[in-house]
Amino acid sequence: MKMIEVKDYQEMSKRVAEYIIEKVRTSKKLNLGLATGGTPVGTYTNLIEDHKQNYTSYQDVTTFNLDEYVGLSGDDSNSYRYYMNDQLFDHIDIHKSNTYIPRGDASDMQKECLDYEKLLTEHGGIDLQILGIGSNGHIGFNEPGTSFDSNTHLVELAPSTREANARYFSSLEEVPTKAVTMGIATIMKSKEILLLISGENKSEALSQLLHGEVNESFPASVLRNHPYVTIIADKAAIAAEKVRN
Ligand SMILES: N[C@@H]1[C@@H](O)[C@H](O)[C@@H](COP(=O)(O)O)O[C@@H]1O
Repeated sequence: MKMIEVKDYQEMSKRVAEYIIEKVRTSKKLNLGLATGGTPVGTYTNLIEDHKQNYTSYQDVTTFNLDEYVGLSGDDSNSYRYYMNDQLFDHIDIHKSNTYIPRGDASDMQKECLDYEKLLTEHGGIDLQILGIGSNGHIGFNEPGTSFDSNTHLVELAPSTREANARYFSSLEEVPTKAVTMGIATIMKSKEILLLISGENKSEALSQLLHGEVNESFPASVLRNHPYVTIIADKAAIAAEKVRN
């Protein structure tokens, strides 16, 4: 794993966006894996700005999101489909039909998981996956204890994850208890991974990722087994990490 240190959230967002833009511009066809949460919002804002100013085109890009809440339709403002349309897709020239997110309101969720995994394989897998990290080490919605062999599957969200995401809902009770997520094995099949870590509240996770053991109790640790991972971390996440060690 390579780590790039940046000053702050703004610099992280700019650097990640520049990296994505370069890939979009130089690839004939790109399968881009995308994440939600607060961390990549600044990156998406930078992509939109660049699209407006420099006309970077996303017509040959296909995107695959990591996860979705079970029970929410794409029209629900708390769904990740809504988030992606709002934060990125509605503002660039990507074909909406080339943006894939697991459906949280499918009538047969087991089938939805199998179909999503199959879709990824049929498209030849992800070229570049953008990842955030939960403070308990979750990636996508793969909570501690998830098998490293898992494919796209249904999960029960950890109480700490529901609490962390409650800020987007009007109450904790409204946060869904289940989600559908790419599995650890799915994520590990990506050719390249960019992991974004920002803020002091992620420093413990960063520390564990860099110095802890590789095991299923800390899902992100699996990334140490991947040949091409770059962590982009800001000073706040790193400084607190250094104090601890
Ligand atoms: N499912 C998402 C993850 O994909 C995200 O990386 C993580 C961190 O979120 P944030 O960036 O808001 O800290 O938690 C969420 O629950």
